[in-house]
Amino acid sequence: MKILIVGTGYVGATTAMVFAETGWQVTGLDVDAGKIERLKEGRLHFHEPGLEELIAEHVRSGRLQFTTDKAAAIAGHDVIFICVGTPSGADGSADLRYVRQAAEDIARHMDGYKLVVTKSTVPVGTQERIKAWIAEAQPAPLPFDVASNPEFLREGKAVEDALRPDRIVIGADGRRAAERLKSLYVSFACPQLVTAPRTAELIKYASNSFLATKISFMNELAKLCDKLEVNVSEVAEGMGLDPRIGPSFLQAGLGYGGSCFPKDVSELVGAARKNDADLRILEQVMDVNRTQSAYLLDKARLRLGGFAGRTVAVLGLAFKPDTDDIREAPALRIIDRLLREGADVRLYDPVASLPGGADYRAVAVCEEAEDALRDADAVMLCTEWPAFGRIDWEEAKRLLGQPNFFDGRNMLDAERMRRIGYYYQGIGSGY
Ligand SMILES: NC(=O)c1ccc[n+]([C@@H]2O[C@H](COP(=O)([O-])OP(=O)(O)OC[C@H]3O[C@@H](n4cnc5c(N)ncnc54)[C@H](O)[C@@H]3O)[C@@H](O)[C@H]2O)c1
Ligand SMILES: O=c1ccn([C@@H]2O[C@H](COP(=O)(O)OP(=O)(O)O[C@H]3O[C@H](CO)[C@@H](O)[C@H](O)[C@H]3O)[C@@H](O)[C@H]2O)c(=O)[nH]1
Repeated sequence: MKILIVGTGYVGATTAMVFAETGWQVTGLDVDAGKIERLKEGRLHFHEPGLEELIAEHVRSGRLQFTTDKAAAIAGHDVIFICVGTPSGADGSADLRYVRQAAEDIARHMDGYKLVVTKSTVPVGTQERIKAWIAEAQPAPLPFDVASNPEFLREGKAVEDALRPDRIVIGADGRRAAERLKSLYVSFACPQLVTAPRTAELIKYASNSFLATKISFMNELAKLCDKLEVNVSEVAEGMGLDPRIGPSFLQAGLGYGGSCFPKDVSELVGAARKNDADLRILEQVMDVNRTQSAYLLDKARLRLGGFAGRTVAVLGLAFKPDTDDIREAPALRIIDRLLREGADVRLYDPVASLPGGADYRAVAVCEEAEDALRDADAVMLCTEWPAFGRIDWEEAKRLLGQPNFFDGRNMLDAERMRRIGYYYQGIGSGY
């Protein structure tokens, strides 16, 4: 079987690598000629540790190819993975226009049986809609199946997550699709769940929403910790020792960002409302997340007596470490607010850049963390890049105008920072 990947963003590029790595002949197709040109040279258009090397290796060996030629690509492949974006529309629900476009492209150019597999995160019922879109757009009826195979990789850990997943979920409405899809994953040792497409689609949203719930729970608890003078990180450590709770996703901070949690929680809440079902818990999860960055800003504003005329060093822009992705990054909210309240913002991130345009022209983007710290009245740490943990903070204190530190990721040791002379506040770091 030859595999076509439609859409070569985070998920598409990683999926292409995974199938090439497991021995399949793979082609990546994208409408963005710039991305395809880079990929053809084995270069990646985003930052993802370890991925570029593997892609380059498979491009060199000829196992992995890239193209913008839809007609030839679709006609020449048996299995087609849809990996296009499903961003939030104006009403917060998933915008399926790219999925529909991909389905109609497939319909127009197919030359025989195709197994179409959706890896994009799509609402319950989308598999049936894709079937209808393909059937309607076909010039002449040709056989096909549509299956759902949600992706669970995390940015920054995409290679590890995709090559060694915890589980593979296959949503198929017939044996032909299920067996073919399973045969692509024979070399994977993890549990594989074969279920109905609607179930597979919901597993993806429920998983992300549950993880987001853990985060918002800890963020609410962190505020109580501040009042009770208890360190939330230690509480999380103690909670996480219970295997029923588990240690992951208990880190309080500036809230969840990225291209997945915010849009997926919002879609699920919308789906519940449309179906007259209550998902009030998730509405609260969203609400807590929306206001989380304001919590740290309030602490800093109080300490500085307002931001007007103050210099604030913002460390970290990406929504999490090991990525250059700034979609829904809490740092952006913080910077917006600081600018609006008249602060001079000095920003450092090891890989991520601000969006172009006029909005952020006033921000001084620094080449080194130390440049951002120089003469600052406060530091706001927004992304827990490991490099920030390696800074000699005792030494760095000399660079600052005032040693005020607001740690939005509870990354540094609160007690030590206070001992070496900082006014240090985290999110639930004790007081
Ligand atoms: N980013 C993640 O970590 C992650 C993880 C799991 C699931 N997902 C889901 O996977 C999907 C893709 O996410 P992403 O972050 O890779 O998106 P992305 O925006 O990085 O990439 C999507 C790509 O699809 C291309 N595209 C759009 N329409 C096309 C068409 N008709 N034909 C060919 N190419 C087309 C775009 O040019 C773009 O390169 C989303 O539904 C997302 O929710 C993302
Ligand atoms: O304890 C935690 C863990 C995470 N986060 C934040 O949550 C967001 C999401 O982090 P993470 O889940 O690691 O990154 P993503 O790449 O967005 O991955 C999520 O979204 C993907 C897209 O759907 C899924 O495939 C993954 O399984 C799911 O973890 C980031 O802003 C993190 O800073 C916290 O605040 N506290």
